[in-house]
Amino acid sequence: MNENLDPTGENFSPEEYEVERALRPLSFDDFAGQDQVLENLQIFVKAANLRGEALDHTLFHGPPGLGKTTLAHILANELNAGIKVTSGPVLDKPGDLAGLLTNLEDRDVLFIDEIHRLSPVIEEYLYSAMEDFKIDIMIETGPNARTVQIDLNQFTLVGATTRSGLLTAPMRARFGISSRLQYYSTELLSDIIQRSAEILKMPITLEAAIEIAGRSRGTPRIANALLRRIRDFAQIKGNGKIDIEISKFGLKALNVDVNGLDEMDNKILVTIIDKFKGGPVGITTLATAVSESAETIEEVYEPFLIQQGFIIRTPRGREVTEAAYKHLGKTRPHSQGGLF
Ligand SMILES: Nc1ncnc2c1ncn2[C@@H]1O[C@H](COP(=O)(O)OP(=O)(O)OP(=O)(O)O)[C@@H](O)[C@H]1O
Ligand SMILES: [Mg+2]
Repeated sequence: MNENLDPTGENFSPEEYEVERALRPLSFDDFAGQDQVLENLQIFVKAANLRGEALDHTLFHGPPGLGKTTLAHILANELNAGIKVTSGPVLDKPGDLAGLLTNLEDRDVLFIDEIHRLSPVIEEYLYSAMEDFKIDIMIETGPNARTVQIDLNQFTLVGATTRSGLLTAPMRARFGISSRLQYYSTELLSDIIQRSAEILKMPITLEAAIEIAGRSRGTPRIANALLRRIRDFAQIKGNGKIDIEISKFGLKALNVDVNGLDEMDNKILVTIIDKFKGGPVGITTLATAVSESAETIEEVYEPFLIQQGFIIRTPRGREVTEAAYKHLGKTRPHSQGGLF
């Protein structure tokens, strides 16, 4: 897959990050979709603001690129509070965490990305901070070493994870608010693309926005990445405007799947069809066959394939649908010796 379209955004160049930042919504009003999640958050934030208290600890989970990090920043903005950002794998010494926590001001947001990757020691340490806003720190060394308890300001821990299944139960239980983000409809993605095009000062037709939206894997990050690439085509090969012709030309040149599926999505479908006769196949067997972890398939890939109607979950495992055969240009073998 073209690395600029990587839904995880991990392969973005520094320039890409700059543009990403410009396109990132800063308030509830700029944020499209996720209506239920947003409606609730708006109420919780309003109530917290009214009482002058910190917002309850909040967990965002769901596939990459759907807006978890964006929402964490929006929460801080809407709370009129500061935000400190870190991530599970980076936080490895309790001392680092203590430093972060003691520097938080009243009602600040501490955003921990990839919160499922915290080490058990750090996680343990976070519990009392989250629950009682207190931590124990070690002072002095040698024979005089002792721990003292210090009070923290009230803060909001916002955690984000693509792998909620890997979160420990005690950790999960400490979040008062937990929201799962969903894939976006083509209509919403087309709104997001039009908003982004406006920020980039790039004229775009509605038809083109819808075409790009339909190939964005239900994911705003991919929609924005595609828009930026098509913008390049429009400026170099087109007339400086994004219309349907240049969009189709660009999407073809970028090798973007008509249904927006990425390489792993297609690999999963092809594998179920070619190696498992269309299924049903158990998740662990499938995972081994495509060399990906079962959790990642379940939490990152499968939800989109199910939502798009390419896969169904049955008690005996995953099965591809007629639509998957059609998408891959394969014909479904007639079941032999069936009952009817
Ligand atoms: N609802 C939205 N409206 C407009 N743009 C959005 C929305 N959600 C996300 N985006 C855009 O998509 C990009 C990716 O979103 P974000 O970084 O918040 O995803 P994420 O869920 O944190 O992904 P990851 O799991 O990879 O960390 C953002 O930079 C933003 O521009
Ligand atoms: Mg993120």
